[in-house]
Amino acid sequence: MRLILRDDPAAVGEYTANYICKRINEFNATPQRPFVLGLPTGSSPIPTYKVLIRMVKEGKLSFKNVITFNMDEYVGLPRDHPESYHTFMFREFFSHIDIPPSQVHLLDGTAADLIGECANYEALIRSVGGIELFLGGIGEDGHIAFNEPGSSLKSRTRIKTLAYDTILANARFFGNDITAVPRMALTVGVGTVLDSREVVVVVTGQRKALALSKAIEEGVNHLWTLSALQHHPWALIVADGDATLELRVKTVRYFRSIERVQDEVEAHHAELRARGVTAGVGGSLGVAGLLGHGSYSSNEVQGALVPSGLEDV
Ligand SMILES: N[C@@H]1[C@@H](O)[C@H](O)[C@@H](COP(=O)(O)O)O[C@@H]1O
Repeated sequence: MRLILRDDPAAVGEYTANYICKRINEFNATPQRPFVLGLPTGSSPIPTYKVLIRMVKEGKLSFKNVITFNMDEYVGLPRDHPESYHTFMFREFFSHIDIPPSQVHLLDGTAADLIGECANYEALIRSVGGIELFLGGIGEDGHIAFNEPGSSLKSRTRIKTLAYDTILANARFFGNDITAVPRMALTVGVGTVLDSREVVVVVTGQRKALALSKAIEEGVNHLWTLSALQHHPWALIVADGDATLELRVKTVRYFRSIERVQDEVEAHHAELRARGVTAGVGGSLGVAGLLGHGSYSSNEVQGALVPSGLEDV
């Protein structure tokens, strides 16, 4: 797992959007081979959505060949309800980008057969080859999607009863009327998230600080479902300063140092490329593995570029 630290939510959004943009552009998606992106709701991803929208408007990014699957939806809220996740996603994101609406998928919390709806969602994800990158946020209790504490870490898309703390936290979107907040939701499972090839989670604000420390400084625990990411081969958390308040200084320094070394590797890489050094497979990888999948890492030992097979996650 990697932890990227930025000062504030805007900087987290900038980093995360750039990261997603790079992934989508590198993928070279086509109608036959679309990029499959998992998406969250909540206030945490909004800065990321804003930057992605800007990138589309500037012509740096297109969602024409992207298929999306949202993480969750309230049970019982019609799609056009102002607080449904369907409404949220179109208001905050989909209406502002070039994605064809037919490529957008959200669970239907009003389906007559909710169990069937969840099974179909899983089948649909499988039918498009699985999710390439799942972007997520977390709740204060460390839930990812609506996988509340105690969720099976192998769970699939299903109906979930919301924790009382989550109902309280989300009451702000329902005029602070706790009784108006739905008690149940449909959500992708922890297993569904873990099956995606890459997971990126944004964590901002002091309210999330305890959850972040539980998820990355302690063991895997169903009471903090984000901690399941420790089992994912390619997970990235992007957090702001406030979200680090419960982390040990040592943890923060460690992840900062990893990023610093990565920057050095990238600078070295750029220098080698400028000198016309071409990629070749070396023996010892030196500091290889600090760059993203499919990119090249510099081999300090041989002074040559080597394809990065290792990942520092
Ligand atoms: N189901 C959603 C989660 O997917 C989201 O991560 C969480 C945090 O929301 P916020 O980012 O507004 O704190 O809210 C809800 O519980």
